[in-house]
Amino acid sequence: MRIDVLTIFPEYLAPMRAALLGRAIDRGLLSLDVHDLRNWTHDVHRAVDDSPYGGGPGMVMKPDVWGPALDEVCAGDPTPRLVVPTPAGRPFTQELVHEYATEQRLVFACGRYEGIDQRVVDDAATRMRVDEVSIGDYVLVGGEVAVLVMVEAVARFLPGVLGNPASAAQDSFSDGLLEGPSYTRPEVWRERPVPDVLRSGNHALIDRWRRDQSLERTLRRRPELLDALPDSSFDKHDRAL
Ligand SMILES: N#Cc1c(-c2ccc3cc[nH]c3c2)n[nH]c1N
Repeated sequence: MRIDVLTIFPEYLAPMRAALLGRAIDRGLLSLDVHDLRNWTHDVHRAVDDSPYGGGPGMVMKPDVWGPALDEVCAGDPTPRLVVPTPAGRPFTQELVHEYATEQRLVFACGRYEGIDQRVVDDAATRMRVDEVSIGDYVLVGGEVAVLVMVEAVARFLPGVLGNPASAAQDSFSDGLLEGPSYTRPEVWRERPVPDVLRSGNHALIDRWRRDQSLERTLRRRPELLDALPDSSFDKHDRAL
């Protein structure tokens, strides 16, 4: 997978070259290019923003800077999928993670200020798939942090990135539910023992207990996730909970 990121703060994306993601890049499992949007500015001040038509607070990012930048970065085969983080976007969910993980090329456009002139997205959509996506119902200062979140979530599903691919398969949301609690040594910590069933060696019981913990946690914290699952997701034991 080839990933390109356009931003006025390239240094914000430095964490992508550390740890697991950095190792994946070093191993050639994915490529990452971060581009400074100001390279496509035209004036001595390297302006990327201007006042909003219709008035209002803040500034809007200029289409005559973003347009040429996306033209150049999105050129080549295959045409990339363009992802534009915005608080007004569709939710970034595990389902979208799985979709993105199958793409050969992703380009992320990091907005700042009050966002990017809408014509940039509308114009790009005539040539490629464009997603305006939100990582949650709160407002950040720019798109860079959202890109860090999205790239990490997607990279976990690329072959060879995770040491143990089973980890991703047992994630929260992998079966539509929240993952249950995890435990490790010591067996007792501050007078809190590890649940006996986890030390029983009975893997059928352990699997059942873990499923129950996951269902109970999901019911308590995110009941709407249960409503979204088909009836076929639940066995008779689940229903007895
Ligand atoms: N994704 C996402 C976002 C943002 C976001 C994204 C881009 C810009 C550009 C200026 N401000 C931004 C906020 N806020 N909250 C989210 N869930």
